[in-house]
Amino acid sequence: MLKTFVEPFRHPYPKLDANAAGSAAGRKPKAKAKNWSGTLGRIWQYLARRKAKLALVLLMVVASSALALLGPYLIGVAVDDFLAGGGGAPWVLFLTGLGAVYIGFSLSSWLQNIWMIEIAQETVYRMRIDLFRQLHRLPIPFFGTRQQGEIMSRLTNDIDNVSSTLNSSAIQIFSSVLTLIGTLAVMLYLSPLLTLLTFMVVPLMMLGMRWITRRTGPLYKERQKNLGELNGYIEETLSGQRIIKAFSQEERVMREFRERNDAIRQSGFWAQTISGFIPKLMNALNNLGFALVAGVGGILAIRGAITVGVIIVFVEYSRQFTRPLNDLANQWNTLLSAIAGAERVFEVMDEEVEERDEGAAVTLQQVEGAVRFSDVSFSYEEGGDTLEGISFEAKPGEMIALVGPTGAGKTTLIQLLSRFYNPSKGVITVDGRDITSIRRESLRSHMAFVLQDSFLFKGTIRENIRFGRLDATDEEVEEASRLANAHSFIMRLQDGYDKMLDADGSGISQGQRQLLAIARAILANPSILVLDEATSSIDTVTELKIQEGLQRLMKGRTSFVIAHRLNTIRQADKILVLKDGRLIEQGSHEELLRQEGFYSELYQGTLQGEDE
Ligand SMILES: Nc1ncnc2c1ncn2[C@@H]1O[C@H](COP(=O)(O)OP(=O)(O)OP(=O)(O)O)[C@@H](O)[C@H]1O
Repeated sequence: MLKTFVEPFRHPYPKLDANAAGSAAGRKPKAKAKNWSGTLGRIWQYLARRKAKLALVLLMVVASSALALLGPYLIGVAVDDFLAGGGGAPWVLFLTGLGAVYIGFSLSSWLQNIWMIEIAQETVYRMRIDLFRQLHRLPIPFFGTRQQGEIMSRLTNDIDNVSSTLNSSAIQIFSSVLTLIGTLAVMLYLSPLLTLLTFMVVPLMMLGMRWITRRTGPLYKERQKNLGELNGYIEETLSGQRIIKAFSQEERVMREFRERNDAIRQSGFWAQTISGFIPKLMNALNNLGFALVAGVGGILAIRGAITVGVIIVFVEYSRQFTRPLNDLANQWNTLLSAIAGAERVFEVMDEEVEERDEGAAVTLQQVEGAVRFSDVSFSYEEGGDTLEGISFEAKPGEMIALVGPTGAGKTTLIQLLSRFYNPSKGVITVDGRDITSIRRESLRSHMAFVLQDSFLFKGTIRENIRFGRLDATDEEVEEASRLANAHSFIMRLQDGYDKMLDADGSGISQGQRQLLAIARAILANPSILVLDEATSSIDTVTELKIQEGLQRLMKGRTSFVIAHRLNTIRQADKILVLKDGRLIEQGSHEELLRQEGFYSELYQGTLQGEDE
């Protein structure tokens, strides 16, 4: 019996090695943006799209930083004026001015905030689009080596991290730097000696910060990585629910989940605990600077070297000076975490996409289905040979059965035909044309796959069948379903063609899913068909329907069947017998039996007696 799911080309193959030698894309991961300046530079490229708005934000940051400096300065002037016996500006005017300064400060802070949120949201919106597009341009092997959840985590968690940092931290960091520079300038102008005292604590602050961030940086990075892996694990266990339950593996799954969750807890705990020292350290050093300014300032004032107003301004500035330092220290953590996130996003963006079709590559309008392998060799890894010197020919409309022990190279041969990989040696032609000179999309549009693992998405039955050819009319969908023997079961369903299916196809039986998959492939109308015959059984009536549907599907198309059933194999125009990556025998069933070679052994040993 046959367990087969029909798949138009789009379905990915199972796990493959991303770095396979001689792969279709010849992929070698590009040098990754490991350094911060590189990562920040790339974030900047996104931000730079909104230069005008960004300039406005910067203007507001400058305004708010200047106004923040002006407030204390005005107070100092007023105090000195008061101590000197007045005579300066009237109090009402002073208070109005001070009020205007603080209102202006709030307004500019508010504006910079909302504009920056707008820029940040647009930046991550574009990043998400770029990452999503990149994911769909990556070659199949990329997905074989990564968990889906882990990839998704880059699209969600990591990008969210960048977003929240841009929303708040970026602006804060910039304004802190500006405030620092401004404060320093005014302080130097007022009293170089007191400025020096205030700054005595800075090297200590820097050293402390450096010590801490050197430890927290890798921890934040690890947390992001752990989070991604946990997502991957969750996705894997949710999609494998049936298997987990069937093998009573809930305990083990839970245990592994706990371990992974614990890894996140550990890295998060240490990252945050160590970062937590930053404000405390800043505070302590802050107070030290404060005491120095107050003490020495007091002595200077008594000696008449400076005015009381200058001390008041200085005390206020020294607080204002350390606040941005504190802010910088706090925002540093968020920044680290965002950089870790951005690095993971850019890492995927740097993955080499499926090799471009050559400039002269052609689009085939029609394909007869003549396939030829001429001395084709291929290896997933450097050194070995997964396939070696494969040569055969399939005439249009012929059915070719691929036979051989597990690991012989049957699936690999099909992958070369569909150009997931390029051979390391030899040529594959379709209708006499080297497939590397045909545009991939065009080549694949003339192929459909009948895999054991069907791809059904959340949508109606009609939509799922139409996936084979998106512009098919309702009538064409029904016609394909009739030919596939799927129509009658669909009509018996309550909503017929409008029945909603879940992504995993639950809600209909396995046999019915196969019939749907056959209908989908009939609709795709390919010239070359690949069927991967599975081994599990389905009830005899459905099995007959599937067989009949498949016969109609294969008619007039060149079909490659990875066959396990004698019935299928005997029908084949040509049987290719693979062993250890070599094509050791080829011919019809009778011819191969007459050769009394490996096939004949296989026939006597395992095939005979099946399906009869
Ligand atoms: N992505 C990969 N990276 C490295 N080696 C691989 C990869 N995929 C397959 N192989 C190896 O290549 C060889 C051929 O595998 P292939 O899947 O083509 O065999 P098969 O004949 O289709 O086997 P089966 O009947 O079990 O499906 C095997 O030794 C397998 O381990």
